[in-house]
Amino acid sequence: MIRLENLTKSYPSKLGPQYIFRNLNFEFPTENSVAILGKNGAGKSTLFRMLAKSEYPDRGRVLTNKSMSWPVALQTGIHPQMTGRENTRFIGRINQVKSLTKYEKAVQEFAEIGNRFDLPVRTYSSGMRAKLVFACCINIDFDIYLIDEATSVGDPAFRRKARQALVEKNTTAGMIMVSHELDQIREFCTSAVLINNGSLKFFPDLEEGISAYMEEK
Ligand SMILES: Nc1ncnc2c1ncn2[C@@H]1O[C@H](COP(=O)(O)OP(=O)(O)OP(=O)(O)O)[C@@H](O)[C@H]1O
Repeated sequence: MIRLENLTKSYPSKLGPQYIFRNLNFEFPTENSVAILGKNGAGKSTLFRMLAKSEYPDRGRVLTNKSMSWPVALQTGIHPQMTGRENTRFIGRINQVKSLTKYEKAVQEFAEIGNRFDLPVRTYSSGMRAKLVFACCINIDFDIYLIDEATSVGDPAFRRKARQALVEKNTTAGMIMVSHELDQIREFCTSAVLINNGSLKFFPDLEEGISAYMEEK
């Protein structure tokens, strides 16, 4: 269950507060993989950040009994002064990973950054950092993975591997995806939530959601 309760979210601006959502109540589907659709500025990323708890509503709340990943392409929570290994152990610990040694090994292998795993993350290239974060995320069993730009992590070979890992996860876990790439959405999602003028509509059938999205003026 992911429930949005009386959710209000605005951003301050010179023109006064800009409301993205006002007293929104919505039961977010969790039984399948959901695409969040909507035109530019509709509030997809804002909603996504609130689901991920990287941003909070002005009022109301997001209630869930599911474990959710952080957005896999997002690199918050990584400490640049700490090594890849130390970051991995830290992330493992706060996510209550059972065997830290096993987790550390799996992340090191997946991230393909060799012995730099033991160097501070501040010395990594942006691609290496992204690979580490992706590897940390995918090696934890979450109920739901939050995905934005995830398949654009790293070089082409790593992207293929990342994509494959997500396809595998998709068989056992749910996904919530924000992307303008319909091909990518069709590959991973079976249903859609369309955001329009601050309200949300669920389409159990992805293609119906895409059609409604395409027909929006
Ligand atoms: N940090 C911020 N400060 C002020 N306004 C913001 C901020 N983040 C988003 N907004 C505004 O909130 C609205 C929704 O933005 P959001 O990024 O969630 O839309 P989106 O649907 O993801 O758009 P896109 O498809 O263009 O990525 C926009 O009007 C945007 O200008």
